[in-house]
Amino acid sequence: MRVQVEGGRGGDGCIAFLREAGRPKGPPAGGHGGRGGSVIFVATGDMSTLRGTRSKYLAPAGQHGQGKMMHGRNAEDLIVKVPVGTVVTEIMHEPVVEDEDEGVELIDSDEKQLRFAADEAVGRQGEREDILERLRRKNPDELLTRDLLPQAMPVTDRLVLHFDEPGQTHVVALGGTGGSGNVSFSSTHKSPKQRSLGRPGQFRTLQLELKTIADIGLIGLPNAGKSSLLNAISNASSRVADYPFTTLNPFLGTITWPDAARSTVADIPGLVRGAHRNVGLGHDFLRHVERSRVFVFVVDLADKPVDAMVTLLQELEEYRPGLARRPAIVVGNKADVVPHAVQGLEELRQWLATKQYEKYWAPNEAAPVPLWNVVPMSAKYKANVHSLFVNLRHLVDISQPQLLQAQDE
Ligand SMILES: Nc1nc2c(ncn2[C@@H]2O[C@H](COP(=O)(O)OP(=O)(O)OP(=O)(O)O)[C@@H](O)[C@H]2O)c(=O)[nH]1
Ligand SMILES: [Mg+2]
Repeated sequence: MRVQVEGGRGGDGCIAFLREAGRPKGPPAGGHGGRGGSVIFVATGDMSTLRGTRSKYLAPAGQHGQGKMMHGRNAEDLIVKVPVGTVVTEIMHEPVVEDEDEGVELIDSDEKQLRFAADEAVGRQGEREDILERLRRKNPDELLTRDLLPQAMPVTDRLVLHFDEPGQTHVVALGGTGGSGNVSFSSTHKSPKQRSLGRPGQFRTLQLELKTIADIGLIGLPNAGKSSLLNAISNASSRVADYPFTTLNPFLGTITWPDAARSTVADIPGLVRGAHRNVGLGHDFLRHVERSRVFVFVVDLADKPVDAMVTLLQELEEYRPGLARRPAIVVGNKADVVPHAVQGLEELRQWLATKQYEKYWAPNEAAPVPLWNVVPMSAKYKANVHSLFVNLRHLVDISQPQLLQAQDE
């Protein structure tokens, strides 16, 4: 998603003089403007998508300087939370011409002041003489930002930031510096009518992307055989044991397809009823689920596979409506456990064939209800793995990220 960020303007410097009895004008006493706030991104584990991110963030402006030597207060920074896994890249844009009433204001016009302004305005030496020349030809009263500040953000390096750990922080748009009050100009003048205005904050257009954790996410109740499945189909060796919650963190494996293409597979900890209310390690799991493009539902054929599917779908949908509509395939695991598995497979097939899962989804007129294939297999004995490969590869190929995004909306 595209986001514009802008640092707050610096406060303007002030022109003021001390009022003293018997003197029409005391010494200059205009305070400086405060610094504008910066926009700062911080990574958080509490968010799992970029939904809720606004399209524009403007940090507050610094306070203007005031008389009696009062300097303006610096503005607070604007802290914006982004989910862990966010990658921020800057989109370069054309220089912007500022409004006429902005920029450095010159009231006295001596050469020195011009140089000062030009130096400030131009980072690059080459353009300095040009600008000075233009400044000299102009009536100082008309000097405008346009002349002084070619508003091109100095074309620095394109920003590319990775937010991989919770708490990681980057400034994405600096606040503008505050202007100087006329106290600053008293070395050259007794009663300076000069000040400078606050600088605009940095402005950037950013592209925010959330890295997917994996192409394929394995989703199932505890003990369904997800880790065994990952080990059977990928290069991974995820821990397998005969008790629930063996896997507590997502574990990644890579499938290398016959054409050398690769897909990443995440073994996600088991979901339980109530996960969406954070039962078990609910939200931790669901967050990872959300970052997989394609789902493989893994159910134990010998242990009420239809009930398991209902639980999984309900949990996904209650956590985030539409989530269960991602492209998916159903693995009926433990097919070797006869005779229970045979009956379980029959029930599961029946349930899938009638597309009853649709009622657990958030309604979406636009997206047709796909037919979910079921692949019976045994992860433990690596039986029928080939059939899963064929079905899964097809699913991965048709699930491009753009399509998914459209579907989620
Ligand atoms: N008979 C049989 N047992 C299996 C099969 N696949 C897995 N198991 C067994 O089921 C138990 C759980 O397997 P895991 O792969 O650890 O299951 P999991 O879904 O990763 O479990 P959690 O990480 O606890 O959620 C282990 O004892 C496995 O050996 C299978 O195809 N057939
Ligand atoms: Mg496991």
